[in-house]
Amino acid sequence: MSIQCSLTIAGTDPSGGAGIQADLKTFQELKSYGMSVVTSVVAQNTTGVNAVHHLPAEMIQQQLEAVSADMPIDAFKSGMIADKDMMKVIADWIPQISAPYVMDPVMVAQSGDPLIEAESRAWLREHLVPFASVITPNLPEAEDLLGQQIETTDDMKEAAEQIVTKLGAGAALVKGGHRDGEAVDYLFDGSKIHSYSAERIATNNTHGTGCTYSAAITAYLSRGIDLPRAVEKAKQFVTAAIKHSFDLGKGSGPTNHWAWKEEVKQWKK
Ligand SMILES: Nc1ncnc2c1ncn2[C@@H]1O[C@H](COP(=O)(O)OP(=O)(O)O)[C@@H](O)[C@H]1O
Ligand SMILES: Cc1ncc(COP(=O)(O)O)c(N)n1
Repeated sequence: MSIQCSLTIAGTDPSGGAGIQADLKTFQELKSYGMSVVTSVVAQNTTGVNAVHHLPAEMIQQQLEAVSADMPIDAFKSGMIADKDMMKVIADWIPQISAPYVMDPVMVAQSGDPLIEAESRAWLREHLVPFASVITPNLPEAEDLLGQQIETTDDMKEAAEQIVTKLGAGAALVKGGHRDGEAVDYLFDGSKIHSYSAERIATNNTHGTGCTYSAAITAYLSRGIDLPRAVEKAKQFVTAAIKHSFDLGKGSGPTNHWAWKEEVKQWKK
């Protein structure tokens, strides 16, 4: 039996809805063997971030080396990378790995708490973004990357194109979770725009949606599925996870990583 492996490089969420925890749950659901490198330990829950402890860059480097010296990596993703020193060790490590790289340019938690140092954003844009096979910004992140406002769906498509042509990412998926109306996302894959749309679900339980979506894309890519199809399947996965999300915690609740199985059962009935 051949096994595909996915790696996440990200921060933690002890409440289990976002970060490394969301990524590993998603990899497991989508039958990709899950591995993780921790960047920062984050004391957070559904209501917000209480404290953050950044691991030394040297320790992140050691984890990257330990996993890649021994294990196959068929696709990898990054989430929270808080500072320039961490970004540098990741940028030095990436060229040894010949696997698709999904970058979720995490900047703030759903609660509004910042997860990356403001002064490190330019470094991320200039030195890490060009390594990404695909980058998955939400609207505020895409605005930050390009330094321009994004309001209409035409602006979103243009932003996806510009992130590829100006910033050098292989592909860009601009997500519309932060707009009213349909939940529509646009992928520019270097040659054309693909759109992915789902009805907006009336819920506040969206803690970890971005992490879950990018982890699902990573898992599908690890299995050799091409990017437009991987995004299509990941969109179905995250929509089901939001639709069947949990009223857990006192804030923005977590999504349901096993929901897609329930949906598949419904379709088969
Ligand atoms: N209420 C919702 N109903 C349906 N889909 C949603 C909803 N909120 C977000 N999404 C979708 O979830 C995915 C994550 O998007 P987004 O919330 O923009 O990312 P992030 O978590 O990085 O801020 C996207 O596919 C987006 O369209
Ligand atoms: C460690 C970590 N990484 C990322 C997020 C963003 O999560 P969301 O998908 O809710 O924006 C988070 N809250 N914590």
